[in-house]
Amino acid sequence: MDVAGSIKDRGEVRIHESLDELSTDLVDYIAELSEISVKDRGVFAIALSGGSVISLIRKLCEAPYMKTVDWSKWYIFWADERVVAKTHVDSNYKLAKDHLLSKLPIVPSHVYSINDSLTAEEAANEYEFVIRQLVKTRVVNVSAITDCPKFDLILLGIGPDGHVASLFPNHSALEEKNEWVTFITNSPKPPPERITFTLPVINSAANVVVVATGGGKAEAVRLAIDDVGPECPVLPARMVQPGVGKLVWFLESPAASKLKRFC
Ligand SMILES: O=C1O[C@H](COP(=O)(O)O)[C@@H](O)[C@H](O)[C@H]1O
Repeated sequence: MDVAGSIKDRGEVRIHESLDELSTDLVDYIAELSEISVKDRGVFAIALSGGSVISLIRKLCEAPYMKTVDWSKWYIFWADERVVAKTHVDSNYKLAKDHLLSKLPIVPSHVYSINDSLTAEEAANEYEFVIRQLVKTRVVNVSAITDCPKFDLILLGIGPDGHVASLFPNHSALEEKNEWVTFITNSPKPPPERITFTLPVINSAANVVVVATGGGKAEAVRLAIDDVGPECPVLPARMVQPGVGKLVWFLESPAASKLKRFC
């Protein structure tokens, strides 16, 4: 790791020179969280994102993780999904399945993908219902403070516009305080219809990881992490502020190149 440090209220920041180093550190971290969670709770409930983050965790399919991680205790969710068929190239489920899940010995019934045969609104409601049932049995833990599900880990990417999951700048979905899962039909990034965890759920997680690679994300990363004063635009990535959970940023150095403290 090239640089590591903590920024008040913005969590821990880990900066890596190469994608390979970032990926190794990231999968080590996930394996560590899985071990702790399985020891504490007997399960590991992880919510994935789509996009570039999936290729960065593919090392989980290699040694030593194949043998050292207790895959039978993993429960998989999605922090966001595009409303397309599961076979569609835009599907976050398909991406994870093709590059990761199909290569791991995860119990098929532990994979909670979003229903692709429903409208966006129906699918969001159904996904929230499914999570509510799993909270009752504590497969997914609950936050004592917010009453929201407390995922052991929510893994997020960040777009060049500062979006996380399918929470986009200036979108009303950012205001959602009651629902755990919501839907949008006008995503600025295609496809337009999406399902997403809301901020209360993201901020109730035990651990949140945000991953950013490439110089195209440097400005979004700066606005999300640095103290940019009152001029700071409303940026979804900046609104990721876990109450009691831990937030860690895994950044490739071009994505961190505009951070004041680290450049
Ligand atoms: O559309 C989406 O974009 C974000 C960021 O993707 P990336 O390829 O720029 O890393 C992703 O995290 C989200 O899950 C996805 O639906």
